[in-house]
Amino acid sequence: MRVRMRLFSAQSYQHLGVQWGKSLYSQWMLSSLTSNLGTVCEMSKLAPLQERRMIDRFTVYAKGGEGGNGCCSFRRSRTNRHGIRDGGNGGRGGDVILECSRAVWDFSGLQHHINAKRGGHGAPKNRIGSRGADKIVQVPVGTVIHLVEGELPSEMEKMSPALNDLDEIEIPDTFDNSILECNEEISSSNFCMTDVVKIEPKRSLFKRLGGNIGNESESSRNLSTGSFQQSSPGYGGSKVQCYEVGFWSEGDDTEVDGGQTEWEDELEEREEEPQGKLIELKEELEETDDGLQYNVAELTEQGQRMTIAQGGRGGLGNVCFSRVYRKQGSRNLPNKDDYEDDDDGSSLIVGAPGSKVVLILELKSIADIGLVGMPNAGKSTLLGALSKAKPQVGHYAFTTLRPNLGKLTYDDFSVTVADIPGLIKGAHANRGLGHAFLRHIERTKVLAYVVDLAAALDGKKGIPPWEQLRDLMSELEMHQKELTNRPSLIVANKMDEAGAEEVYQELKRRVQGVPIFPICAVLEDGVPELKDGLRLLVNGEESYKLRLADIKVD
Ligand SMILES: Nc1nc2c(ncn2[C@@H]2O[C@H](COP(=O)(O)OP(=O)(O)OP(=O)(O)O)[C@@H](O)[C@H]2O)c(=O)[nH]1
Repeated sequence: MRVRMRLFSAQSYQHLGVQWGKSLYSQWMLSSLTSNLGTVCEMSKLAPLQERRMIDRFTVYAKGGEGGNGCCSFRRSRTNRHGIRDGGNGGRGGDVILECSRAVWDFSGLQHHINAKRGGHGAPKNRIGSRGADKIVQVPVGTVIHLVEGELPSEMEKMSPALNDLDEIEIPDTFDNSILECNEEISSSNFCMTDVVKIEPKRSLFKRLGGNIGNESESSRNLSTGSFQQSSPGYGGSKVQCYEVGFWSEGDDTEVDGGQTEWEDELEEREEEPQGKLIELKEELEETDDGLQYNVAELTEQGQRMTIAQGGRGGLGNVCFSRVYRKQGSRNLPNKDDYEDDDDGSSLIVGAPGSKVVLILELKSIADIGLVGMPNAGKSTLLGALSKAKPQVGHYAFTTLRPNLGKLTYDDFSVTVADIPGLIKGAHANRGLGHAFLRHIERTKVLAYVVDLAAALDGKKGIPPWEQLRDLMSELEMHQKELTNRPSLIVANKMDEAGAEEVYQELKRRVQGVPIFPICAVLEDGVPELKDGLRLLVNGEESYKLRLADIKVD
């Protein structure tokens, strides 16, 4: 059909004129496109969440946006033939920000290369370039960050960075306060999460101008106390926008007792009292030989944000150079070439590149209670009985491909329960679904070992419950030492099966030290008692711990 239409449209080009033929051809193109689009859309439909493998480890290459270039421009009028510098600063590049969200479960929605937008260029009439748009990427709650390459800007915010929307560098005439630098204590990375980091103005930029302006402190003082005035007088009938750079006024240099200026006093105060409190990371930074830094930061609360790559500062517009040339006593006005390249070859007018960083993101689910058991023990069925979660249940092993979370609600509080995919012997060596999911157990407060009472009944080749327990515990211990050293209980499931009662009695005889709750997850028998038992452990009222030595195996 399509082929015939195509032939017809080709003929129409010859006989019926180009215009008509064109429209027919475009119609054919459109119809074939829309029909193909339907197929593509169907193909791209994602499999249900449960059937997808969880992506809980992900490498990210992040790059902050470049700063926009400063502008070199002179506003000349009939009365001022030299002109007034009015080139605005370039805008700052956007940041790459990770945001912790409950709306995402894993890293499957992420891209490996994340780049923020570059800042806009400055423009004449003191117009500053727009700030580059931030790139905000959502990551699941419980994301741990390992640093492979680069440096993190050591800043973690709970609030939206959009609130402090205009950077000081973007205000023409100021470029002192805009360049904030985390002091050495913080950037040494023992601390990572701060509400507001301690800041100090960077003077290197002034040093780069130092040859021209002489005394460094004077230049810093002047620049930081700068104010900005604007007036718009008319000249010769044409209205000329005229900007006066106010921060050079002598009044700003007033000295207070001890030869210090007000500005220096203010700076000292700022250094003494850092505004934000530093939140120490629970896990200490470990540095390995290959340079990979583990557990640099973690995002554990909804809405937490972390800037991983900062945008570069914008270049300076020529309005910022008034003082330099006035101090030199130069009568000749500078042109662009005079200051485009400074000593070290870099240029102040050109926006700085954004920072780059390579990270490995790792997800460690956060749940109060972890359901641990062999495949087919009934963990997902139990999660459904304890909470409103609806995990997939199947009569075959490894139905659960990813940890499922559910909320167990009591009258006065609620706790999170995680159903971890089934573990088998050798899981620590990546057998079955392997150790990929063992790390999700690391953060649980309480462990509930779910055993299948009917696994070895009626000639089935399954493992008796006490051996299930021994295997589970040794796998956890092999993954991480002391992982089993936390409050725990045993859930003896499938009590409805014939012969399960005897196995349960045998289990009680063989395992000591922790309570055993006989349940039938399908019928929800014994589930209320289990809820009460879990509550006692989560609250810390009881703290039974299962030990390998307490399990008797033949
Ligand atoms: N007779 C009986 N069968 C149960 C009970 N609980 C679960 N089952 C069955 O056991 C099978 C496995 O249940 P799941 O909840 O998928 O087990 P799981 O531990 O999550 O399995 P994996 O996803 O492989 O880790 C299903 O066929 C359930 O219907 C129970 O109390 N009694």
